Amino acid sequence: MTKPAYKRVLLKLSGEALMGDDAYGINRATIERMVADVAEVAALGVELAIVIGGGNIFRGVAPGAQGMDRATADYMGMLATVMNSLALADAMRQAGITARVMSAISIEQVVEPYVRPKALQYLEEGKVVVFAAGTGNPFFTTDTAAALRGSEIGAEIVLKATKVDGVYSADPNKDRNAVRYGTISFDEAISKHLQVMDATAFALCRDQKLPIKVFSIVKPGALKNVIMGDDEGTLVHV
Ligand SMILES: Nc1ncnc2c1ncn2[C@@H]1O[C@H](COP(=O)(O)OP(=O)(O)OP(=O)(O)O)[C@@H](O)[C@H]1O
Ligand SMILES: O=c1ccn([C@@H]2O[C@H](COP(=O)(O)O)[C@@H](O)[C@H]2O)c(=O)[nH]1
Repeated sequence: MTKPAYKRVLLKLSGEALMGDDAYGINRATIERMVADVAEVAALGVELAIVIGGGNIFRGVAPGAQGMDRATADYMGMLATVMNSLALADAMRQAGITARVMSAISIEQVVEPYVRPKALQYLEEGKVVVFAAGTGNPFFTTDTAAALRGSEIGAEIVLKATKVDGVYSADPNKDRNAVRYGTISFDEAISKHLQVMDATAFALCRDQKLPIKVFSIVKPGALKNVIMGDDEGTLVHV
């Protein structure tokens, strides 16, 4: 059997995709499908760390946060990612995967704090680590948290699993003439202001020479294809 293309990866799961067809929150069938995808690649022996977004519950820049102090709204967003992380870890437990949630914000009665050596130990033990609460700082996003934690744990690649199947010349949900890239450099993605990830995340990955693969979380088998090194999504490279 062919071997996975990567030993250790940072998987960024879309918070928004967790809603499925619901208006907000966590759709049960959707989270179970995501976990089934994760289980498939964990069974290949790939060391998996996960960052999950919070857009299905709260975004600091969303209309609902209008009029709020930005930092306060952002802390609410980070807490939303803790809820998603707990739900994800629980769904993984039910699927027979051992997972550990580590939070960038101190809420020790709920989840253990992020401690890098401990996270590395969990990964070496074959546990899936879920990094909650983003970077722990307002004015950032979970994409940047994925770039940061991916760099810290020595991941070979950041896998951004989202609602679109790659990086396009424009937002494909707004521009029907948008064209998908097979590969694109960080410099081009940043200079063209492609909004699929924020510029901070792109810049950090570029500086750390950490490639990103953007692909669809909705397409069945896409995560496994990416892990096996098959042609899937868009590779963002140095
Ligand atoms: N050039 C582009 N190529 C692809 N998608 C783009 C582009 N510009 C904007 N987008 C939008 O970016 C979205 C993905 O990024 P976004 O951060 O909003 O979602 P997410 O990471 O999946 O959600 P969350 O932040 O909740 O985890 C896509 O759904 C798409 O509509
Ligand atoms: O490091 C971080 C990460 C996230 N936030 C806030 O949380 C929400 C949800 O995260 P998404 O990446 O948008 O899914 C985000 O809008 C921020 O408000 C943060 O402040 N710092």
